[in-house]
Parts: sequence; C-alpha cells; structure tokens
Amino acid sequence: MTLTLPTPASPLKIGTRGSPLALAQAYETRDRLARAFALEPTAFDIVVIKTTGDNRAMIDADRPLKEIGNKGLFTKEIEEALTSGAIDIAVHSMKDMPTEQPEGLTLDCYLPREDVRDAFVSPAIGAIADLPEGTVVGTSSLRRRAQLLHRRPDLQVVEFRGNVQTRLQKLQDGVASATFLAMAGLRRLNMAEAVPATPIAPEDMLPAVAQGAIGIERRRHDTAAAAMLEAIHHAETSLRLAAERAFLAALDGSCETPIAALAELSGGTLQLRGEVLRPDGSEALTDAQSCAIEDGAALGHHMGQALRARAGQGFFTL
Ligand SMILES: NCc1[nH]cc(CCC(=O)O)c1CC(=O)O
Repeated sequence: MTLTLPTPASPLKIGTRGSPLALAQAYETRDRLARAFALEPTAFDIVVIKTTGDNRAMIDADRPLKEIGNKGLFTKEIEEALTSGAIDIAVHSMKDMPTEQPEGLTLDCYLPREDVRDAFVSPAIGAIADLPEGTVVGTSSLRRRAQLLHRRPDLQVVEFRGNVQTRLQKLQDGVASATFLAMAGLRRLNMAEAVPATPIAPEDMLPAVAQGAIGIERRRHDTAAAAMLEAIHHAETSLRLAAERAFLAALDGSCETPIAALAELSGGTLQLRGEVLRPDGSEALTDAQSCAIEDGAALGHHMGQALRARAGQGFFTL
C-alpha cells in the first residue's frame, strides 16, 4: 500500500479541545507527525472542538463534575466529529478517556509518556506534611481528595475546577492554600519552573490511571491515518497503559471512584501498583505485583478484580 500524505491543499485535520494544555498536546502531535514524514506544519489543520466539559455555564458552578455526569464529558463532541469526518484524528489526555471507545473508533496510538507524578502546588507551603491543621486545599479530583484525606483527615477539601491557569489564580485569590496539578500538564505548558510546584513521589500519591499520557484516536477503517499514527506510536507507553487501563476497567471505574494505578517497566518486567480508596479517605486498599511486560493487561484485570472483591459492597459510596 502506498501512503498518500496530507498536503496544504488537503490537510490532515487534528481535533482537540481548546484549553492551553489540549492545544499544546495537539501541537506536539502535529510536530511529531511532521517530523516523521518530513511535512510542513501547513499539511495539518488544528480543529478546536468545544465539549460539554468546556461549557462555562455548567463548569463554573460549584457542583462537582460527577453530578453533571462525567462519562465522556470531555470526549463526546470530539468523537462525534471524528465519526462524521469533520476531523481525521483526535488528541486526548488518556487520563480523561473511558476504557472503551464508541463503535467505529480506535484508540491505539500513544506518544511517549510525560512525568507521571502529581505536584503539590502552594505559594506558601512546601509539602503536605507542612500544612497546618485544618488548612483548606482545593481539588476537584476524587482520587486526590481521598488520598489527601487518608493521610491528613484534619484538612478541609474544597471543589477546585478549571484549567491550570484558572486554578493558579484561585490560589492567588486565597480560595485555598494549596492544590494539586499533574506534573505532565505543567511541563507541557512550560510552566513547571514558573509555578510553586513540588513533585510528589508515586509512593506518597499514586497517580491516576494513564496520567501523563497522550492518546490519538482515529476511525477504525481509516488506513491512511493508521499508517501515519504507527510512525509516532510509543510501544512502552502502550504496554504500561494496557496494565493500568485493564485495572480501571476491572474495577468498573468511572471518574466517580477514587482509583490510582501506575505500571513501570524495568529489566523485562512490568510492575503494577494499584490503589482504591473510600471517597472520604477513611480506608485505602493497595496491591503491587509484577509480570512479563506483555502480560500487563491480564495482571491489571486480575488486580482490579481482587481489589474489588476486597473492597466489597458499599466501599465507594459515602
Ligand atoms: N482531568 C484534567 C486533566 N487531564 C489531564 C491533565 C494533566 C495532564 C496529564 O495528566 O496527562 C489534567 C489536569 C491535571 O490533572 O492537573
């Protein structure tokens, strides 16, 4: 098969959300494709798509996202554009992606993973341990809230939403004394140095499934897109995400459940750590196991099922 490459007259349409981070991820994807095929940036169109999750009227309210209905909140409109042909590929934060894709769409291309860690962000305080009793911490992540309260039940957690810039402004305004951000987002925005952020070791706060990974979705039968994406695919990231996403799927995890997992490769082995917590942080269940690097999905599946059995009925409800 000969591959017909995009040209300025018929550019490859790259769909993305419009936040600064989403745009940075779309540009990174475009630049990697351009380099792989020696194309000019003009052979690509970045198409910004507004999603339900970007709708200010809904998001600026103080309601937790889970009450608005989380599933596919940031992906539905983008996937519709993909299906209709309005775009050719879609760039996503894998952390926000459901474990199954709609009929006709495939998500099997990953870029090299960024820093997986969470960052503790505070203008005045250096670490969680140094927070005075009763301090207000902002986060809208159920996982981070549960992990924080598990270690520090005395703290007060308030809802904290919006993009990176919005959240930093809220800290400046004194809405909370500290928050958490993914290191990956800060690095992709070139903000890691400009923000009072301290990376947290995974031992202290296990990251979200797929944190720091970018995935690129396409129409299943679009062989041209498939061939192009193959050239920028990162196999190691794929092996790690296979384990973490199987873990999430086995737990039936929606974004409404505090779940964390991290797979790492070393010396021909895959190590998977997983954690589930009660939403109020009163209990955390963890597991850690190793397997051959190609068996991550099976390990993730079994670890997820085992933790679900240990958790039992009612574990995830307050
Ligand atoms: N849920 C929002 C979201 N989705 C991906 C990232 C950061 C980048 C990444 O983890 O890949 C963020 C923001 C954050 O958690 O700070």
